Amino acid sequence: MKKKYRKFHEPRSQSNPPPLFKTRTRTRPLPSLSRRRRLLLRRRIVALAAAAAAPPPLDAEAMASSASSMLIYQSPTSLTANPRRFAVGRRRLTVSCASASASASDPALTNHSPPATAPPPGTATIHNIRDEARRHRQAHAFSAKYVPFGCDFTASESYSLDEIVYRSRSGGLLDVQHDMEALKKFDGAYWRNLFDSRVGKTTWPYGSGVWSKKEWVLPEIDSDHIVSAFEGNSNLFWAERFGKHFLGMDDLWVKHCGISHTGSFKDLGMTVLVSQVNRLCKMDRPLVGVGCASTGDTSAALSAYCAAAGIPSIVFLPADKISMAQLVQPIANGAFVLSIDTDFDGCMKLIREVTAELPIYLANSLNSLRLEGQKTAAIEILQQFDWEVPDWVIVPGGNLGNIYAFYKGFKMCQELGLVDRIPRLVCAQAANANPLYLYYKAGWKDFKAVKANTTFASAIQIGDPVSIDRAVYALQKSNGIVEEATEEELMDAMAQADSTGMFICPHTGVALTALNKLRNSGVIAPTDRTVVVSTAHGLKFTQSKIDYHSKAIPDMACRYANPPMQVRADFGSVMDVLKDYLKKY
Ligand SMILES: N[C@@H](CCOP(=O)(O)O)C(=O)O
Repeated sequence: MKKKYRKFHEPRSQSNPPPLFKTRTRTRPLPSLSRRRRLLLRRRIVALAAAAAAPPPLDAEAMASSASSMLIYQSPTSLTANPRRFAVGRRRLTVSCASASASASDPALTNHSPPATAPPPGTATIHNIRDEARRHRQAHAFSAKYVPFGCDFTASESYSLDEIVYRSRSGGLLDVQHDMEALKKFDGAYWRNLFDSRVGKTTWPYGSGVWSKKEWVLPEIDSDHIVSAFEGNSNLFWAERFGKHFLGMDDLWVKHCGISHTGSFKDLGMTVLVSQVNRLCKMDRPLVGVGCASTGDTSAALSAYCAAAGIPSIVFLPADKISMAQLVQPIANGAFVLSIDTDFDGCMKLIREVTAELPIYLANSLNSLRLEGQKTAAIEILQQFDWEVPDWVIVPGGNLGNIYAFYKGFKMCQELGLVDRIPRLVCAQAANANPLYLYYKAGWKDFKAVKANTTFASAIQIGDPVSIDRAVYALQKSNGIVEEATEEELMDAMAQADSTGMFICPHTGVALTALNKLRNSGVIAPTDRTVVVSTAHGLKFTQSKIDYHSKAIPDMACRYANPPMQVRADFGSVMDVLKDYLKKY
C-alpha cells in the first residue's frame, strides 16, 4: 500500500522542481506512443507553454479545450485580487492569478501568517486545485485531540489524532475535542462569514461542505492529505407539498444528506476518516488497510474514499441483509468484501476483534473521527437557514453516531457564538430495531441491547448500537425525544413523501413517521420549523418500493401503492383506462 501511495504522491524537493505543466498523468512514464503521436503531444505542450506565457485568453472555452478542465490557468501578467470564473461546460474554470488573490477570508491567511508570495515574473504555471492549496499551505493555529467521551480539551487523558486508538483507558468511548479557546479568539460573525465565503467554490479543499469547516474538523491535517469528493453542501429541501398536505405544516424541510457521492450521509464522516488514514500512511504508520462492518452505506463510502486514495478497504457485510445497490458499491470500488452469515451486530463484533489483532484501521463510527465530518451537516443546516435555528431536527438512528454528531455540530455553533440556541433533537428508530426507544421509554434506566428484527429500514437494523452513550447524551442535552415506526408506518410515510416529489429511503420514512406522531400528539406545532434528516438515496432501496407499489408485502395494506396498469396495445383499451383515470380529476 505504502509503495503505491508514494509513487503517486511523491513529495517535491528543490532538486526535483515541479514541471511547468502538470497534468494528472505527470508522474507516470509516457506510454510507448507512435512517432506521430509523440510529435502531436509535443506540439500541444509547446502550444500550452505559449498560452501560459501570454495574457489569459478572452475565450475560456477555447482555453478549456486545449487544456484539461481540471487545470487552472495562471499568468503573472494579469494579477488581480479576485479570481475570474468562467463557466466551461458544466465545470467552472478558475483563472486565478496570484497567491495574493487567495481568499481574504481564510483565517490562516488573514490572521496567522502572511500570504504566500507571488511567483517571479515569467514563471507562469498551470496547475490544479491541489497544487493551488499547496501554494497556500499555512501553519495552523487550531488543534484537536481524542479525550474520553464526556471530557473537554483539557482532560488529563488525551491522545493525538495521529494515534490509533478507539477506546479510553477505562474502555469507554472517545470523543474528538477541539481547542475551543483558540477557536474563540474569533467571534461568531467571523466564523459565519468564513464558512459562507467558501460555499460554491472549487478551492481545495473548501469546495467540500465538510472541509469548508476544516478548522472545526481536522485543523491540523495538511490539505494535501485530504481525500475528498466535495461531499456535503446537500440540498435542504422545502417539503412544501408534503408538509401542507399530510401534516398541516408550512415550515418543513428535508436535509437530503443521501444525495451525495456514494448516496448516503456516510460520505461526510468518511472523507475525514480516510484523509486521516492517508496522513498516517504518509507518516509510515504500519497500516495495511481500513475496515468496517456495515449495513450497506458505511461500506459504500469507505470503499469509494479508499479507492480514491489507493488504500485497501475491507468490509464485513451481513449476508443477504443489504440492498443490491449497496452491495455492488464496495464490489465495484475494489474493496475486499466479506459476506458473513450473521447480522450487523455480529459483523460489528467481528470487525472489532479483527482490528484489535491486525493493523487494519477501524472505520465504524465507534471511531470518533467519523463524527467530526458528520457534525458538519448540522452546521450546514444553520448556514442554509442564514444562521437561524430550526425548532426541531429529526434523525433516523441505528448505530447512533449520527444523532450525537448533529448535537455536536449545533452545540459548537452555539459555543462559538454563531447562534444562540440549539434545536430539539428527535431520534427515530424502526420498531423492529428499537433499543434506544425502549431505553428512553424506561426513563433511561437499564439499557438492554435487542435482537434486531428484519426491517425495510435495513441500514438501521441494529440491536446493539456502539454509540448508545453518545445518543443518550445528545438527547438529554437537547431536550430530545425518541420515537419509533412500524414497518407499515415507515413504508406508508415513504410512499406519501414520494408522491409529493421526493424519492426517499425507508429510514427517512422512519423519521417522517416520528414527525407525524409528534404532530398528532401536538408536541410539534404546525408552525414549528422542522428539519427531517434524510440519510440515504432512495435509489438504493428500489426493491422495497417496487414490493410496496406491487402490493407484494405480506400483511401490509400498502395504502398508497401506485401499481402500473397493464393495457392492451389498442386505442380503445388505452382510451378506456384513461377515461376511468381522469374521472378522479
Ligand atoms: N448504517 C450503518 C451501520 C454502521 O454504522 P456506523 O455509524 O458505524 O458507520 C451502515 O451503513 O453500515
